[in-house]
Amino acid sequence: MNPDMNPVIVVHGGGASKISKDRKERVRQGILEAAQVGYRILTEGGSAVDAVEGAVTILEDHPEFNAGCGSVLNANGDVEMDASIMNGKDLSAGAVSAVRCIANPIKLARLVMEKTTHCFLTDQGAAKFAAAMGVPTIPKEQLVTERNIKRLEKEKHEKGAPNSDCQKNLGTVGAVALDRKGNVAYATSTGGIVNKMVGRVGDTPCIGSGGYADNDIGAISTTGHGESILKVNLARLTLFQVEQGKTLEEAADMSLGYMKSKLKGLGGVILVSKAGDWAVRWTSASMPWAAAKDGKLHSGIDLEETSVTDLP
Ligand SMILES: NC(=O)C[C@H](N)C(=O)O
Repeated sequence: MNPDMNPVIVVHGGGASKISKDRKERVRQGILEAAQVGYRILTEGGSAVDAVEGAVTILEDHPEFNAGCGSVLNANGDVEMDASIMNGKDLSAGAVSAVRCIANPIKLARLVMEKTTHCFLTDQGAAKFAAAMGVPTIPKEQLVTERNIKRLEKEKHEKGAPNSDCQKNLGTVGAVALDRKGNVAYATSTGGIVNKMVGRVGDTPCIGSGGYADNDIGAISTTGHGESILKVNLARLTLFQVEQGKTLEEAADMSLGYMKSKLKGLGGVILVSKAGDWAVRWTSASMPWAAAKDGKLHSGIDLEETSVTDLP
């Protein structure tokens, strides 16, 4: 245990196509708030798990992101959400899939991690567990935004079938963190892809695809075309490259490049190493992200822009 680690948090708001100018400001505000909330948890002595859960909760509650309120709609016009979380200290992990009518799937995933002997609950079983844990249900309408009703209509009109292009399926959210004690964690949460089949589960709740955390290596959260991410186990594949001695950037470029060349799958990753280095990489057109370390807040949306400001 190293009591002197400088805490780090990195958050993402999903691999995406180019984001319109007016949405950009709302997205930027959400991503910066999430990073700052997560960083505050860390600087006040909170754990990496607390920080990633806190940051992802902010993004689930923000209607611009495809997670919690703001989730994309499935082919029936319903919200079915996936989420997972992992503690790099002991590899404990929790995940939920196809959950409905709760505000914060990431909190339910954490309860699975901490209150059950399992690591993954789905659909009705997850709902039953949520009720047993006192997680309140909310009306479906609270998760559905006007924008997502229009997106589903457009998608059905254009294709008539679920679309697998991650450029359109923006907005999944995730966070990775390193706390003062040297523990790493990740959290990822999503509504999935628009017009998906009922019961479709993506990469986000699958440990090793939607993310991974191991104190001996680091932590990663992924976004992008879920079926491609699942097929290459993007999160674990990337951390494996880090274990082999690659830098975070090299590892990310290698695994994202592999996914693109094998499957034409696009996506993005955020990483923190056990030493406190961090990286953000993506092959989609854009990926909103922010990172906080040493009192500085770094952020960006498109490849060509990165800004750095002092944290308050
Ligand atoms: N935008 C995303 O990251 C979507 C998510 N990976 C999924 O396929 O469910």
